Amino acid sequence: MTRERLYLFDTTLRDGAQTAGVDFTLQDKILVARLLDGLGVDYVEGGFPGANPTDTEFFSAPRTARARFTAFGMTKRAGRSASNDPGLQGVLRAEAQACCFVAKSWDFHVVEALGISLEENLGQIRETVEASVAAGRETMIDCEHFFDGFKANPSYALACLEAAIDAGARWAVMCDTNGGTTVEEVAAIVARAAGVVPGERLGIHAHDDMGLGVANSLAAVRAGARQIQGTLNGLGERCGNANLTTLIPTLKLKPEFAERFEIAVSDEALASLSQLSRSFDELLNRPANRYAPYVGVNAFATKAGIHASAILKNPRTYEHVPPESVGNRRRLLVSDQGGKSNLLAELARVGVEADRGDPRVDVLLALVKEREAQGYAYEGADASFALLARRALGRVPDYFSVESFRVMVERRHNAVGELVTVSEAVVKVVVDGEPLITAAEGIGPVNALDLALRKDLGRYQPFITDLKLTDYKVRILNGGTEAITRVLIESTDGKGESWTTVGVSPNIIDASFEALVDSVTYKLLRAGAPAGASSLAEACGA
Ligand SMILES: CC(=O)SCCNC(=O)CCNC(=O)[C@H](O)C(C)(C)COP(=O)(O)OP(=O)(O)OC[C@H]1O[C@@H](n2cnc3c(N)ncnc32)[C@H](O)[C@@H]1OP(=O)(O)O
Ligand SMILES: CC(=O)C(=O)O
Repeated sequence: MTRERLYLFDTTLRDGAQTAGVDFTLQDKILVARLLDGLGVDYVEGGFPGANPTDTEFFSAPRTARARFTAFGMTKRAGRSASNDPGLQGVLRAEAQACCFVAKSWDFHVVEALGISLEENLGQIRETVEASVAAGRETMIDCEHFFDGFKANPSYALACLEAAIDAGARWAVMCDTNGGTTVEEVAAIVARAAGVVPGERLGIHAHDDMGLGVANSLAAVRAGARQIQGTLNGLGERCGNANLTTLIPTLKLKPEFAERFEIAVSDEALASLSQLSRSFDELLNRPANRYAPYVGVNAFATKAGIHASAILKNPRTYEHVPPESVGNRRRLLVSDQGGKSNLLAELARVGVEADRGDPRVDVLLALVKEREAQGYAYEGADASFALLARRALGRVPDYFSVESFRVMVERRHNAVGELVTVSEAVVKVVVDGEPLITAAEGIGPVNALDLALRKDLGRYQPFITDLKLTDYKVRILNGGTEAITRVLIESTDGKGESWTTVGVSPNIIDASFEALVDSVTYKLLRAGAPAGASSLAEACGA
């Protein structure tokens, strides 16, 4: 059966740029356009040439090899001809294959915001499309507030779509600009629009103000629209636009859509989607949404023991699509909600061999549950979990032991009379029976402790020189005077390997120190550092 073509229009660099807190540089835009081109979207809307210097410069050279590079603008201004409207001419001068113009389609907006007659607005749409087509651009009109407009004055909203198509536009796009339209309304209104304009010329541009951006886009496709506008990770004005990182896997993997429609995203590109989504968040300098459908770190994670046991027998029992298809991975988490199946799966993942019948596995499971009840969270601290497991199975050498530590925080005047807060730490460790005392100053007490601990570990020093702490998170559990502090520390070896450790205590310094010691111990283990003298002596039965 031949499938119908469905077109993806990405507006990350235009509507996504209208997200509060997002500010793309020219370099960002160039990089994102490349990512989108590689993904296989059909159109990349790069911005509004003429609206700001970055967007204007971005359109000074074509920025995509495959996707149609699209300039955004608005229909010509009232009271001017298209040829005499500098804004419109700026858009038409931009180096783009396609142009997308926003037009009013709600009578209320035409009268209130533009202050012109309904007929004049239809004229603006026609004249703008004709000018763009004459300039050789594939042309589309984003009918702003189409659904609200339809509810207020259906024949006028439909007349706007018709005016665009009759004047030569390739696409007339129905926008749910305020994001307040329900799925049922979208389905009914798009079906009406598809009775006036052929569906293969209709697009949908949905916003997520009711959390319905994706659902409304799918409803529009079911009702006849053949272009979907959306953004990477659902960026966009207010609550965002329809999320392409959710829509693309749905269109490719769900039989209802995959059997009827074809999109230009290949299976290989789909398998890079999780990575692409996370790289994009990296570029935005914000944490990736762990709970994002398909691409979030938790999208295929399960804590529940009953689920884990079934997944190990057959992943389809609890997975709606294979995680690998979108470049994600399955995670069976160890926690107080899990059973032996979770534990054995996680042990295998962190490279610890264990037998289901080994009684030490039961002891370890009970220990994990007991420590989770105290506040530890091993699902997010794989290195501390690996150490706990290896210790329970008798497989962690005693590299060093900590005799004591002391931290001092002092506010004082420095040599030039400025008031400064100074943190100093002293750590006493024993390596091969030899005590080693180190002191360090840091920008805070935990930093001072970290520096002191890693300053001199005797013969283990060469194994930890490349260790760096990259993140430090504190969570106060149960609040008040009974508060317990959980600290998570992320470390790296600078070679791309990173690991997370956890510490728990009523005292934040104690909790931090526990996580720091685990981090150093884990590094020694990973680096294959030889066991200490006491461990060797014990191993030899001394
Ligand atoms: C729903 C959407 O997301 S549409 C996209 C919205 N995105 C943006 O607005 C981002 C980029 N915009 C800008 O940088 C600026 O608004 C510019 C450069 C486009 C225009 O700036 P200015 O000339 O200073 O105008 P300003 O922003 O104050 O007002 C917009 C003007 O466009 C008019 N206008 C709005 N929509 C349209 C339209 N579809 N067709 C014609 N004119 C329109 C308004 O009536 C207003 O005109 P007025 O100044 O005569 O009242
Ligand atoms: C055009 C557009 O971004 C909107 O109507 O939401």
